[in-house]
Amino acid sequence: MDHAPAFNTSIPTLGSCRVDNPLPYCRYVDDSSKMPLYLSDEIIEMPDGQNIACEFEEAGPRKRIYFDPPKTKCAIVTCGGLCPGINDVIRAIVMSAHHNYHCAGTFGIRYGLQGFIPRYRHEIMELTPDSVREIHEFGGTILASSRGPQPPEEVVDALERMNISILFMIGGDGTMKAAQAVTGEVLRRGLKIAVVGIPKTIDNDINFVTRSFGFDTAVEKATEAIRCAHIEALGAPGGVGMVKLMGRESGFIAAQASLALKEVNFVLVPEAPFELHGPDGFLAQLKSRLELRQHAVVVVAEGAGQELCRVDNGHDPSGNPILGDICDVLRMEIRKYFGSINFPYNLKYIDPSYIIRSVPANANDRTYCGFLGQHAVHAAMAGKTGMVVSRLQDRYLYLPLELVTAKRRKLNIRSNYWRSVMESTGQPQGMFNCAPKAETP
Ligand SMILES: Nc1ncnc2c1ncn2[C@@H]1O[C@H](COP(=O)(O)OP(=O)(O)OP(=O)(O)O)[C@@H](O)[C@H]1O
Ligand SMILES: O=P(O)(O)OC[C@H]1O[C@](O)(CO)[C@@H](O)[C@@H]1O
Ligand SMILES: [Mg+2]
Repeated sequence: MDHAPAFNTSIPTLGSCRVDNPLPYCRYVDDSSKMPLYLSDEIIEMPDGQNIACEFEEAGPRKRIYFDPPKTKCAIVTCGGLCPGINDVIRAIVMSAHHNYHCAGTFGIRYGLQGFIPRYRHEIMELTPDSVREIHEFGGTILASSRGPQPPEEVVDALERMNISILFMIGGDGTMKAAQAVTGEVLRRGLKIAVVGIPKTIDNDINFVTRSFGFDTAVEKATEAIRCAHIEALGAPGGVGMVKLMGRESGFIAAQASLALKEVNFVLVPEAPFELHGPDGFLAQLKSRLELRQHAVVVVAEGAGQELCRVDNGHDPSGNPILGDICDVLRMEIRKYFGSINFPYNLKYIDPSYIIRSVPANANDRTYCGFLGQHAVHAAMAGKTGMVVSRLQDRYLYLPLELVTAKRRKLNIRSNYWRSVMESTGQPQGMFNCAPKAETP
């Protein structure tokens, strides 16, 4: 075991807690209750085989809280792409703030950060137990979302105007950075507003979150497409079933779905650049596979092989790269290569696209989202701020925002997890260029 690295895991607070927690019964968690965890190379990148010991603040209700519930108004905003389970988190926050803490009210900000800015004229939604009762049955977010920057000063102006004490921000890595900016502005003005993030993304690319909510559902949905691709591949001579899955800069969905369905023969992810040509390249290896078994299943994360696309599509309003279509390139190269050697094949292409993320959450994610929402309320009522609720190795924890925003989480292609993926597909290692791609800051 190595010594704990210099991670700052302490959570900022707004001040001392002087109000008794109104929860009727519970096991209160003390602020000093730290969860010692051994972080493996699946959580953070580090040299082979090392584990790192770290201590994190345990999530849960505190005996004394900072905010006086009848004077406390909350707001919820959802930003970035859709993800299964957002409505479950919204519901859990509203129910907990109302039934457990008897807060003065919870308000929904429409269309992401835009909802704070007056010129967009988006209405504020009042969220009550009645209005959120059935929302978990639906995918998406009842508040709707958006991308694109909005000045943190204007966001905090809106919070002041609305007399909000607690802001819950549900979103991905970008949203967590926005939460950091809002926290900074609140601090600069000396306001007593808690900002609590709940990390959301099907890409599973948030630092220090083992599996973000919605990932499990997205993977489950993705396996349906892979299963169909396999059937199609079996149904024709030289059958190739190719499936493109979301995963902009991290290939977790493709990797996990491939592990779930052992029929996948090639999985391509952004973290492992690969060769197309040459004896070890993807094309020659696909041909060998077809010669051996007459069918093949290829799963491609949308962010894989971007260096082969040779296009610059620019960026979306939030600054995320707009990707080239790697499956277009692969299909064209397969056509050229197999055509040149007169090798018959039959390619069926499936792109489930948004279908994997706009569905309602599965049972696993629903339970997870319920806990996240409740723990977010417990944290905020205790005056914690500039933090996120995370589940790390099945423990619910409070982490400082700066830890989760420090870098984007990526598949560690030197981990045992990735080795298992490779064992499962049996694909030759020679097709990968060994050096992992440079980190995106
Ligand atoms: N560095 C940043 N500082 C402040 N705000 C940011 C930053 N990065 C992103 N944001 C804002 O956060 C919101 C959400 O960001 P983004 O569109 O990147 O989605 P996300 O939260 O990363 O979710 P997804 O995982 O779906 O991409 C946007 O309104 C965006 O402008
Ligand atoms: O919703 P948009 O803007 O089309 O973005 C799509 C991107 O969002 C994600 O679903 C993450 O939320 C990525 O997997 C995907 O590349
Ligand atoms: Mg993002």
